[in-house]
Amino acid sequence: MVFQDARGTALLTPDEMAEADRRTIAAGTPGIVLMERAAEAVAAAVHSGYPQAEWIALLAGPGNNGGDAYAAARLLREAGRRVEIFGLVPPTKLRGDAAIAATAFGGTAHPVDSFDPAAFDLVIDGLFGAGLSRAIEGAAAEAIRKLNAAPAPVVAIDLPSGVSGATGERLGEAVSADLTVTFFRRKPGHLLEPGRSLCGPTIVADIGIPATVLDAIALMIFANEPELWIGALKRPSDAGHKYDRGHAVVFSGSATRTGAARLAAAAALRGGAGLVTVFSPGSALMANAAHLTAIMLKRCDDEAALGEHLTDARFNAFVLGPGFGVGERARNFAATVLAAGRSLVLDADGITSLAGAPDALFAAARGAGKGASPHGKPALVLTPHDGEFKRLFPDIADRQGSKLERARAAAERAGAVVVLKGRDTVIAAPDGRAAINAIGTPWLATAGTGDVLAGLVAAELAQGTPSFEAACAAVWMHGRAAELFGPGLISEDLPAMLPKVHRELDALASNPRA
Ligand SMILES: NC(=O)C1=CN([C@@H]2O[C@H](COP(=O)(O)OP(=O)(O)OC[C@H]3O[C@@H](n4cnc5c(N)ncnc54)[C@H](O)[C@@H]3O)[C@@H](O)[C@H]2O)[C@@H](O)CC1
Ligand SMILES: [K+]
Repeated sequence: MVFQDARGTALLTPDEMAEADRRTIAAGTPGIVLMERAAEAVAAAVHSGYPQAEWIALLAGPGNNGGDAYAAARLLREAGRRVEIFGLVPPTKLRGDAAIAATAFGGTAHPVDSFDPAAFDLVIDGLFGAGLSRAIEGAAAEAIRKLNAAPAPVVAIDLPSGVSGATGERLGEAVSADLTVTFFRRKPGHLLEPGRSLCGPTIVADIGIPATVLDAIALMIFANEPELWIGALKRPSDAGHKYDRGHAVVFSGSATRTGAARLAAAAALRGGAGLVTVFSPGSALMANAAHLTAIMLKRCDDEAALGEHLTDARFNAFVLGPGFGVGERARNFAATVLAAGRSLVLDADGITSLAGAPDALFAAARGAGKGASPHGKPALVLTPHDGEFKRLFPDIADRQGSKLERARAAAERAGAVVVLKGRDTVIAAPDGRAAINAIGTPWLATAGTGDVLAGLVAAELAQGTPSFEAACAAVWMHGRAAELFGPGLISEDLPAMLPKVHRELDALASNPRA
């Protein structure tokens, strides 16, 4: 299900973007009008971001991205800037809207070989955008190398040339931009690394393409923003009871490895689960008891004890992995939880324990997903980083293609929601939907933050949020908590920031952004 507001968070592949353009043009807006608006957006970004840049070079490629550059050059010249165009092909070789824009520019275009960035205050990159179809070589690659080695700031039109809009990968040489101006909607390549870093901040400009063109496109890829999932969250109600908000369980590791489970448990409680219990081996009970207050504690040494606990239907969402230890016990516990129809977040050691033989658990996840529980559909959510992903899906990890495609292939195979972590975390569902994380800070790369994320996913699952939306919301809350804390963050700081994050979500839920 795609919520109405979620269309604003859609990411369009270059093919889908071309379809959106085509439909807009077919509905009566000429392509040259869209190109003029695109150029106006680029010029506006230059005026606000680089008001002092007097002498501006524009690199123009053979397609409509080059056309945007010619149109922007004309507008900037009209605004009093000194502009020079460096064309990959002579203007006479341009076609369609790009040819119209070049004619309207009227000035000369220098061959791209003569481009020397040293002379310019600013360079605008209009070599290639959505139409990039193969690796950049030759004269364009040489111009990009010169540009990347020069100090002049770079504004990229649509995408930094050489970045694939579909995958974020570098195709040959790629421009490293300081600012990117794209149109209508972002593309996956704006959020997936290395494209994301090569873009710099990205402005999304409205060029008059109506959102209704998206009605004809089956939207599957989204930026992970609250509009995507806020309608699916179960917020606590005034008349509610703690038992309405689910009971999350985190499995503790052995006596010297209990901290990770408590971090996950604290996140689950602050995340909004009504109750949280740590299931601990007897040997670690005292270590856990010494550190827990609002979080409850139960002894759970083996499958028999787990089976006994599972007769209490209120335990509905489990976290297995943080500090747990790798081996058969993890595999058996995971299978038991899923067989009992409960939701399971498998992280860290839980994932590593499945390496080499995950199929039985994946089959169990599919079976569990078909049942219904009072708190929503039980589900399996996997939260690997790249190394854990490779252990579980070695063939998919070695495949060519983007992080987005890897996560989607894994989700389909596992019948699970896969959260493939990193700065550009991808959340993928078995039905093909995927979201790419758009927030966070480098300070999140620190010990224990993964445990917090696992606990947050469990908090949402415990409350009955469907698994894809649960994982997306958890990833966003995690990133937002880190942003709000700022530099110096360690994982223990994240749960304490969650009340502010909840407040922001409550404000958004009662007053959606236009
Ligand atoms: N009407 C529209 O469709 C609009 C398009 N816009 C602009 O148009 C761009 C897309 O235009 P195009 O589809 O013409 O695509 P591009 O301008 O990105 O590039 C396509 C051209 O580059 C060539 N090419 C691709 N890869 C190459 C490589 N590695 N080496 C050498 N040549 C290569 C192709 O053969 C084709 O001639 C967008 O990125 C955007 O900037 C905007 O003007 C808004 C409206
Ligand atoms: K470009």
